[in-house]
Amino acid sequence: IQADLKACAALGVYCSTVITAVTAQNTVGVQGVNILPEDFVAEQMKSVLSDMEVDVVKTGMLPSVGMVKVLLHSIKEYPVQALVVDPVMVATSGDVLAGSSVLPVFREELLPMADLVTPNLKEASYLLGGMHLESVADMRSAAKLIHDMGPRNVLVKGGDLPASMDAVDVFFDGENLYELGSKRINTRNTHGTGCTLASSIAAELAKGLPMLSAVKIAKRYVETALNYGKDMTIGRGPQGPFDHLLKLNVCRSVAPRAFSPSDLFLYAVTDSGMNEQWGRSITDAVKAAIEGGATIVQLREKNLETRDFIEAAKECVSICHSKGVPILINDRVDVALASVADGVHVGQSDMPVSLVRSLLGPEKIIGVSCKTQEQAQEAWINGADYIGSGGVFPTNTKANNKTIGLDGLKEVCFASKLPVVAIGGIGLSNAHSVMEINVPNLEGVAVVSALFNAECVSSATKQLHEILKQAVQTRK
Ligand SMILES: Cc1ncc(COP(=O)(O)OP(=O)(O)O)c(N)n1
Ligand SMILES: Cc1ncsc1CCOP(=O)(O)O
Ligand SMILES: [Mg+2]
Repeated sequence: IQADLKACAALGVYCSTVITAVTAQNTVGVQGVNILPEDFVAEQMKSVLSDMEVDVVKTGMLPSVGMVKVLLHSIKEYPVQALVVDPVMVATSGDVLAGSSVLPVFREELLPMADLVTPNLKEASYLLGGMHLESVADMRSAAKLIHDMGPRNVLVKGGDLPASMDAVDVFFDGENLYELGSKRINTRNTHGTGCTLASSIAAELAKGLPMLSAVKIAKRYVETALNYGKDMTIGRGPQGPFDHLLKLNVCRSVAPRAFSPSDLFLYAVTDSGMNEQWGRSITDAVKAAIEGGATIVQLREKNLETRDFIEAAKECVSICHSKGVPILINDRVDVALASVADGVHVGQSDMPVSLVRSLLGPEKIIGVSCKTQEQAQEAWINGADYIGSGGVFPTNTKANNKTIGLDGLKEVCFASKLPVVAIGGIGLSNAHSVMEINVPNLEGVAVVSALFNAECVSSATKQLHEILKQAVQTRK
């Protein structure tokens, strides 16, 4: 049930459950099964089906004849678009979860109601009275024989075929047989794969996909999740769980770093053109800026090929993280995801902040450029973490950029609760005047040419750091 819920959540559908039995189980096996009273299962079915417009029902453990009857009665009273039957009879650990007494009602009453049944090799054999299933050819015959029992579609899962063989599943829709192949993933973390696959198929059907497409997408999801979690170590037994919610983890750093407004104190924004002119790589430039005291880094690489950008970003992420400095990517959410950077900075004509947030998740840092009060108010509502405001002074780094001056900067600061970093034409000669506007949420300055158009990045950064420190002290 826990795997079912996670699979549905991961695939973006809402799942409600009816518990037929509570099990004591872990990565070692099933230690106990406590079957709930049938009338209470009926009550749960009614609670869910009478309340929600349920599209698809997927069954798992149905441990008694009475329980199967409860299910059949409920879905006759509250018809659904599809019934997926995962004939959970034998757990992957070998533990029997539904005795032979339920076989007749399965064969004669449940399967004829099913749109899909998804037995593994043991369950298919059990349904077919102990037939030996050792090859793909056997699975093809089994799929046809089970189809004769009445379900509209059959998926015989071949995960338990000998390890030397590819993991082939056989799908039969009553007309055509399909062999659905996949690479065998070498992992102990397979606990719950059967339930997950059936729930994932149900989820895709609920979205309106045709059966074969739903099966293919669900298989791909399970394979991806298995591969993603193949090296996790959870539990002491032979069969560990896998990571259903991989999508949430793909862009997550191992130890996410909480954003602090003081990170904006000295914000180093790279420019490959400038660094190239000085014969520096991006990584050398970033190292030097951090050495000089940069408190946050942004990779603003407008001319790099995507592949090169990702490679450089990955290296810079590891440099920054080793020094505890957050690193953001300018404009490119894809590069931020691929390099596991801490966030993204976007402008008013880039991807909207709310969409960036939904792609990056709640933990990442999102900065947005604002020149006006309205933009500053929106930035907060849309979930940005900070505002970059400028150009405060004229700049050659960004073409056709409107200069807002110190008054424009003040207006933006006053209009938002967010921390603000000033940008545009700021350097050693005028950083002090920026900090002097003395607005509490102005946290620092963001600079490109003042650092990266200098011969020595680390000493330029050190000098700017010193000026900012003094400005803040005078402010106090
Ligand atoms: C910290 C910071 N503030 C503002 C900007 C400018 O972003 P944007 O308006 O999207 O312009 P480009 O940098 O993409 O040319 C920034 N990059 N960083
Ligand atoms: C990216 C950007 N956004 C507003 S001004 C600016 C350029 C800042 O560069 P520099 O610090 O060299 O003036
Ligand atoms: Mg931009």
